[in-house]
Amino acid sequence: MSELASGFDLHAAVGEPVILSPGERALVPTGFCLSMPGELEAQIRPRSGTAYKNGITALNSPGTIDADYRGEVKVLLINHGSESFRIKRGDRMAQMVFQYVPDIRLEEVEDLTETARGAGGFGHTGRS
Ligand SMILES: O=c1ccn([C@H]2C[C@H](O)[C@@H](COP(=O)(O)OP(=O)(O)OP(=O)(O)O)O2)c(=O)[nH]1
Ligand SMILES: [Mg+2]
Repeated sequence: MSELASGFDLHAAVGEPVILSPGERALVPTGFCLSMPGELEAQIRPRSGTAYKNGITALNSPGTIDADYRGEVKVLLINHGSESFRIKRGDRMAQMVFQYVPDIRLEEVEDLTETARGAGGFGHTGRS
């Protein structure tokens, strides 16, 4: 809704309102399909306002819209809040952000380059 927003708001294209009970999920249609250049993807992300106020988020966040997908874009919402949430036609329920995807070709190798971190992870740094 603002000039420099990175996300395009996604509106629910539902006939009847969708009621999400606490813990429930639903695949909500947006009413559009799209095509884009092959070096792009689109990500479906939650809106922080509805996440904060109502506990509504995208279960598979960030959802991935592949550049070769031609079906309807849908949003997989889940209610992590404690009250039922109602989504009616036209409600903004998530946002879509476009990203460049590098052209990566994976190769199988015998050895990896060495680093100071090595295989350390999952809270490995900062320990004395
Ligand atoms: O939030 C989402 C996620 C995905 N999709 C559509 C577009 C995407 O290109 C396709 C496949 O999504 P994904 O790769 O996440 O699902 P999958 O379970 O791996 O299915 P597939 O085997 O079809 O790739 O479904 C949506 O409309 N909304
Ligand atoms: Mg897939």
